[in-house]
Amino acid sequence: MGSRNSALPDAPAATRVLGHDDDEPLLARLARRLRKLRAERGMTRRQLAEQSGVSLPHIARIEGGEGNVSVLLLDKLAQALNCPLAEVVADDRAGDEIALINEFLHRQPAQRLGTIRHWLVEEFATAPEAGDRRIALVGLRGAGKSTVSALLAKRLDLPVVELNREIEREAGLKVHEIFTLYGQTGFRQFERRCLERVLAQHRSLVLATAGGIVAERPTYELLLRHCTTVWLKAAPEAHFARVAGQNDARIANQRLRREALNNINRTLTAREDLYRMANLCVDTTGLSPEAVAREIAARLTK
Ligand SMILES: Nc1ncnc2c1ncn2[C@@H]1O[C@H](COP(=O)(O)OP(=O)(O)O)[C@@H](O)[C@H]1O
Ligand SMILES: O=C(O)C1=C[C@@H](OP(=O)(O)O)[C@@H](O)[C@H](O)C1
Ligand SMILES: [Mg+2]
Repeated sequence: MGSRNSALPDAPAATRVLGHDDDEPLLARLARRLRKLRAERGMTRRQLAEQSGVSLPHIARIEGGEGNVSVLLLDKLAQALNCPLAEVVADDRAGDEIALINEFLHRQPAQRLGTIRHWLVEEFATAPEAGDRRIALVGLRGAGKSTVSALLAKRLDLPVVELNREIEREAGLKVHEIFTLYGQTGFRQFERRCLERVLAQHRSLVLATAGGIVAERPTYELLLRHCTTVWLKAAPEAHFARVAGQNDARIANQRLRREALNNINRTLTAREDLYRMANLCVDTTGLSPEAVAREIAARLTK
């Protein structure tokens, strides 16, 4: 195990990554939200109790920050307030505007949302400076991110960065050691921090991301905003065969192999819509890594 040269990222960054707001404990937030939603509707506690079927003392406890309610009870309150359950515990510090924008977006057809996101980024995100060229490869383990990024970087005469190596350097640990010691959560915090640093350091590069980067919304949003992203797509069997070819100890016997293939199937299915958000998709089936790099370079100049 390597020596640690850095502590875990600071709490605020960590909680941002997790989408949690540790500044305000959940029950206190629930209390504040409930009081606000009720007041906005001009409802008394008694009225809310009558409409929801939740007892008055119980509502008083919740609004006092002491009621650790069940999900079903929360749903009763949300129904009486005529708002989505998630709103009752929402982090509303961004204010009412974001709630209305959310509402508007929810009303749009799903297939239009990608276009809306692109418009928003183009209109409001800081425009890339002239000459900036950040290309990031995404995809599941075995997609070819590491192999192809090196070939593509050579082809385009750009530096190549492997995010997993940056994370290892920052943590002073190997990826699997970070998972063992800090869990998925800790790894994702390092990942976020390293991505921020890499983006700040490189205006042009080819970046091999870590396979799960798409699962962490704030991190993936950052990546999509700053890079031309390329999804290296492959069938689950191809992912499996390639990872197996790397002699991974985790698939050393028949049972582990079956589990690994199931895991690949499950993860790929769950992440497919996220990988699809990348700017380009290259189906790597039947293509050599060199051919994949050539294809990406050709598509980037189109
Ligand atoms: N298009 C491809 N066709 C066949 N094998 C590939 C292809 N891309 C990568 N490989 C091989 O698959 C393995 C995993 O590739 P790697 O670049 O490490 O993937 P990732 O970084 O996405 O996990 C390596 O042994 C690599 O040589
Ligand atoms: O898919 C994932 O969740 C992960 C993929 C790995 O990266 P590679 O895809 O580069 O192997 C590594 O970051 C970590 O084990 C988590
Ligand atoms: Mg890799």
